[in-house]
Amino acid sequence: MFIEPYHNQHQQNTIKTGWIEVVCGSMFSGKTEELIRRLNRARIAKQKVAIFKPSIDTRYHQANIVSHNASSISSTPIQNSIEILHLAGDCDVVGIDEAQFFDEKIVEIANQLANEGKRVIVAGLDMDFQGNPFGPMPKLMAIAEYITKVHAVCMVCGDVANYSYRKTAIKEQVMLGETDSYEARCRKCFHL
Ligand SMILES: Nc1ncnc2c1ncn2[C@@H]1O[C@H](COP(=O)(O)OP(=O)(O)O)[C@@H](O)[C@H]1O
Ligand SMILES: Cc1cn([C@H]2C[C@H](O)[C@@H](COP(=O)(O)O)O2)c(=O)[nH]c1=O
Ligand SMILES: [Zn+2]
Repeated sequence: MFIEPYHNQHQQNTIKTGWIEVVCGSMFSGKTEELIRRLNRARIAKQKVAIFKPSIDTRYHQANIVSHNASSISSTPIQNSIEILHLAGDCDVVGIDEAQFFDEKIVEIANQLANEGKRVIVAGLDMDFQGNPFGPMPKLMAIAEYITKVHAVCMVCGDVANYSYRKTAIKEQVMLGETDSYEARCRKCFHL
């Protein structure tokens, strides 16, 4: 089954067409696993892949992108999204994880890379712990050709989870954490 968009990469003309894919959802919904899956498939297709994550996200590994289920892929940690432009070089595919933590400039950069003919795959949280849109994600979804929303399992009732529930009283939007501080919840249980 192909759950990533099918895009004809073997076009007749010589001008390469780029595009943007967004993989979004709550925590534990499988965004990172899906990103890794797409990037691995691109490598199998012998495409050159460049992978980035925000350097603040050192939860599982300094450099690698690691899913909650321990699948991983090497990446370049960066502080500002502008570094992606400098480091992407002549790659065919750009993968970006935890995009919610990047500055707004990432929107323009994703567009620029896609306009240059690259496939840009962006994964990130669409909502923060309060259910509000997170960072540049809404704009990235607006400019993307393809959006995949993945879902977790509600840790209270087992339904489809759309929200990331924070278990502590900390109110700052950015607070790194795992199952110690967050759980996936459905709409009903998020508002309990
Ligand atoms: N509540 C949950 N619902 C679904 N998967 C969960 C849940 N809690 C832990 N997991 C694990 O998280 C994995 C997905 O991890 P990951 O791809 O890192 O998600 P995300 O990047 O969206 O946070 C699942 O395959 C599963 O093993
Ligand atoms: C909801 C929410 C999450 N975070 C942090 C917590 C984790 O470190 C990451 C999300 O990781 P995942 O791969 O999607 O599981 O983001 C945050 O800082 N603020 C929030 O509101
Ligand atoms: Zn629920």
